[in-house]
Amino acid sequence: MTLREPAVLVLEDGTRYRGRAYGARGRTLGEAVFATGMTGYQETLTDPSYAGQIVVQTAPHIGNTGVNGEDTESARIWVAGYVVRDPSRVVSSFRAEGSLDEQLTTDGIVGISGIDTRALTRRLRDTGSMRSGIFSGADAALDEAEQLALVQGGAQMAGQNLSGQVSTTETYSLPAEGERLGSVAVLDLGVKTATLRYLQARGFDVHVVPQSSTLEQILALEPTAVFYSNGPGDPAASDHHVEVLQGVLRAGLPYFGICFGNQLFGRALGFGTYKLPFGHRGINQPVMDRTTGKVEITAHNHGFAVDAPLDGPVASPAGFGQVRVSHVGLNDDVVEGLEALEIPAFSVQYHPEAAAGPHDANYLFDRFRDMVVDHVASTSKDAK
Ligand SMILES: NC(=O)CC[C@H](N)C(=O)O
Repeated sequence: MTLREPAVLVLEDGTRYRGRAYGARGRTLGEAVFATGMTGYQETLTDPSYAGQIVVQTAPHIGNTGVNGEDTESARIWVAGYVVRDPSRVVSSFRAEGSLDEQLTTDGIVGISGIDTRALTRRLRDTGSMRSGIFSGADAALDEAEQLALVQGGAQMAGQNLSGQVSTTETYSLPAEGERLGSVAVLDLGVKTATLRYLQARGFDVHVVPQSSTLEQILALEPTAVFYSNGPGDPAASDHHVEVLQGVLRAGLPYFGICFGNQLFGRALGFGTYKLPFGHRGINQPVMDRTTGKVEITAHNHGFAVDAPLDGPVASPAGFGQVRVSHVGLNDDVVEGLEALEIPAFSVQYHPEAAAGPHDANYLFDRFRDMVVDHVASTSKDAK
């Protein structure tokens, strides 16, 4: 095997990690974050929530099963860059349609291999996520000071609104599977396909609407319920989505949100959000469901979190009645779910669609379906 040409990963604090070019050649900038999933690299790469981020895989061997058309969570790879230790030299899976290296190259994703990802992860854990850059091809020859200046000139993740880069621009609809219970308007902030499938499988027609949609546009669809998806960026920079959500809640529509949709629900209820030092990204995170007392192992991908009191219920500062933290991360006591007690609305910070990840939290889609069915039953009784 020919050795790939040199490449370098530069962190904003000036640390440099030398490796080999992987995927497309050139340069890329983004926030360096580590993901701890041992499997599911294809779902990770195609998760729109990773837009603007250079993802470091802690699993040492990446690419073993190649890529296929089934495991993608969106139409393309979204990570800004990709850092791995040891790319697989062969692709070994009956499902493989190509190699990851080729896919990264085709999609123009600049990566780097041969990096001591353990050392890098420990550094990011100590310092927090950092701006970074990968330089390969002609850019590997830029002088060190120039590379560092480019990295330090890159955008901070805090304060960024990235929804417009990943959202659909046109509304589209998908049919319910099985008995039809109603329709859900999904605000596409970077939605994953697994989420849409779970909503369809619970009996809902799904109308996926652009992130720029107004309250009037959403209400015009006459949805039975509203859903806000996961997505990239800082929830503090999403005032428009928060105002629309407050309108949805005031209109009395049932609401469910995942990840970014949890952070925006938190803001709509009147809480703040903050940036975690290095975030949660992986498929092995323990979370307590305070409704049942059960602990579930869950998939996470978030760098921000909601700042709400764990010992609730408390009055929603924005006037939506009593609310409480429904789920808590057991590694660090971070808010992992919110529930309104007087209106039909809840959300989770993690990923019940589990793509990739364990299926422990799939029950949340049932909880959503049951909440919508109960709400429809109680409002039609009132109308009689
Ligand atoms: N997966 C997501 O929805 C991520 C939400 C947000 N961008 C964060 O990093 O916390």
